[in-house]
Amino acid sequence: MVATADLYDERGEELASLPLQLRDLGGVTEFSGPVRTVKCFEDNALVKAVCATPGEGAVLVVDGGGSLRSALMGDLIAASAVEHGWAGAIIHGAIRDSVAIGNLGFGVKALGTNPRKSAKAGAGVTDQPVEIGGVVFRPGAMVWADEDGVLVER
Ligand SMILES: O=C([O-])CC(=O)C(=O)O
Repeated sequence: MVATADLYDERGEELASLPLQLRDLGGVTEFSGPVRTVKCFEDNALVKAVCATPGEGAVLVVDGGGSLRSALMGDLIAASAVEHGWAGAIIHGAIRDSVAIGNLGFGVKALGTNPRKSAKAGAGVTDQPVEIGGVVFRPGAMVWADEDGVLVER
């Protein structure tokens, strides 16, 4: 994959750059694909459901409202995402089982970790534009992530 810094030099402000300093918690640190989205708050039933559908190389962007009070993804959901062909996940929130997730062939950038699980009621929405750190992620826009950060088509 082309490095995000080189991609920015090529395409400049056609791409939005996420200023948030997310942690690289997956076993893969360079990943890209079309955006799919989930917006939820301390409830990960939608994340689990979407990760169990065909990903076709997409990157799941989860707007968790920045909450670090409960985990939106654990190793079972991440393994399901790998099995279903997702390239990775960018999570404005927390994950758990980070050691196991770090051993999966899957990209995960998240704010941090928390062993506490989320609610499972299914509150939230899928496949709508979400805004994280001042950057809008539209379903279908290409996103690129690596050790330097995250770029997404405007
Ligand atoms: O069930 C959850 O909330 C997430 C989890 O632990 C997993 O994916 O393994």
